[in-house]
Amino acid sequence: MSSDLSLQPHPSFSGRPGPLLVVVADGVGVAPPGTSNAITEASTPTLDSLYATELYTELAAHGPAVGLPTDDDMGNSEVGHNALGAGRIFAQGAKLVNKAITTGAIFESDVWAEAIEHGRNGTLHLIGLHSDGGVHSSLEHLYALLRRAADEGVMSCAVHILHDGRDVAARSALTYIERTEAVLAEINAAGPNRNYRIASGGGRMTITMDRYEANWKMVENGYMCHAHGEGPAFASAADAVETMYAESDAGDQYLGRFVVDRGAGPVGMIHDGDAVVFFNFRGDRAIEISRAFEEPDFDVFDRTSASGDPAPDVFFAGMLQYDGDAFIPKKFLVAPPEIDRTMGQFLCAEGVKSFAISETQKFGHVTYFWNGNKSGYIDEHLETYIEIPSDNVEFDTTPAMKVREITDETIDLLRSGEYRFGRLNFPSGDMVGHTGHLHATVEAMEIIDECMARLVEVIDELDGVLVFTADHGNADIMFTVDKDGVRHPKTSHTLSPVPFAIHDPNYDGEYHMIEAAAGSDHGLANVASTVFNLLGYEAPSDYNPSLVQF
Ligand SMILES: O=C(O)[C@H](O)COP(=O)(O)O
Ligand SMILES: [Mn+2]
Ligand SMILES: [Mn+2]
Repeated sequence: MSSDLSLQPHPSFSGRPGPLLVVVADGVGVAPPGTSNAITEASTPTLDSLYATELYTELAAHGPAVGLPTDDDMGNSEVGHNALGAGRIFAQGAKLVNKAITTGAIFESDVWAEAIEHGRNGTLHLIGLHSDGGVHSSLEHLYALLRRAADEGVMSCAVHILHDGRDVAARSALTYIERTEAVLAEINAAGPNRNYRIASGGGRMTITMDRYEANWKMVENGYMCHAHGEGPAFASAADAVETMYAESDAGDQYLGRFVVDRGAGPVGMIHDGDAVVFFNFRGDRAIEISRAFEEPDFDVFDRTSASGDPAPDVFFAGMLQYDGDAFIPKKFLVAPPEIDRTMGQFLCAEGVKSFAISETQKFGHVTYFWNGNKSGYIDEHLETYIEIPSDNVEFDTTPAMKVREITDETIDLLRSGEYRFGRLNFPSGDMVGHTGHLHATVEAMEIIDECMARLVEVIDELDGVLVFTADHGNADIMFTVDKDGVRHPKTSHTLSPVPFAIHDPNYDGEYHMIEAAAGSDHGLANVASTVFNLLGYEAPSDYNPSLVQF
């Protein structure tokens, strides 16, 4: 496809005088009303009115519509924002790794060969999110790497597991541990002198998987645990989880770190010369730990152990390259999707000034993910990116998060008259939704609604256009009920469609929404063309079609 980034004016619509703002309400899907739906349980007069007009539809935000392998794959922020910002569907990490494993291409790479070489002479360490959530990682990928390493003669392999409980059931870690222990036992039984074991781990929201530099301490605690064996010792991973379950009612994502030690010291510390493979395919929560392992001059925290051991000098590789701008990590097993010709590139080539804003937890969603997993500005002179610092708290205690501050700042940006296009992410439907606390999520939705009322008012005043949508569901199903009537909090995303509403105060019937009904096959990748049209441009010809017809 051509690399031409020029946009043609729309033949019949030149846009409105004021700015166009896209609001992405993270995790705000559309599901039937009911006591488990935090959105319909909340009082949301502004959203209700946005959803009630003819310029409203619903969009697919999961499965193949966003480049995921199957219809059972829930959407997530990465694939959702990639589709919003790039206007086309790209085969995403999960799918690319599946394919590389099926074809065997992953094992023909030089990086794999080097990892095996280091593993044969020392230990191969595999670190990553330990679940079948399919958002950041896959157990099937882990097992394929383990089996192949054994076939290629690696005798010592240490798995460092991050409990999930956020993309899967809140307390499901033991199921996954049992599955992995069975695979490790099978590998150990199949050849002499093999030592495949789980070595360390902890909850994904306490160690290793921080994102957007919100809390480096998490990464430090994870690094010290995986590399130096620091943390409470248990005879097995299951023992660690069972003990922690008995101590509190925390879900897996919040469990503390552990090290496996059967009496002779940690079973899988990381030493000079070892190979470390981070097996997550999604980048946001993989970048910081990659840097800690691969940067020779890493200085965010001191990697020396409590007993004075320096950082091990290892061969490090990621499942994918997580940041295509900063080239993190340098070595990776599978090439990431090549998300090119993004909406931001077109707008910059056209000289359109724009802004992107959120708080830390979602800042990279509207910048890095939106721009096709590239972390920097496309054009610093035309773009303004604003990050409101997030608090490091459990978000059910602060359901407002920084939604009001994001709104205040957005209003200033809109009123400045500088920008023709802006995008923001409201984090709380998702971040509070992930805690599984219904009442906190209802409150989060009411605050979003209050802020939407303010944004609508400003868009009216400026004769602009507001687009309201989401990247995937989450707050729309907060618990499930089993056959015995017992409620189980649902901390993960949903398969629900997402809302897509246009608020255009100057609307005079110049266009209409295509198939303004639920169940259409339109998805998030149709939003970019729509935005181009509403700005007065024709959409690039290879983009998924616009949702409005003139
Ligand atoms: O990383 C996370 O917090 C969850 O796995 C997915 O949530 P997100 O896709 O909304 O970021
Ligand atoms: Mn999201
Ligand atoms: Mn989420």
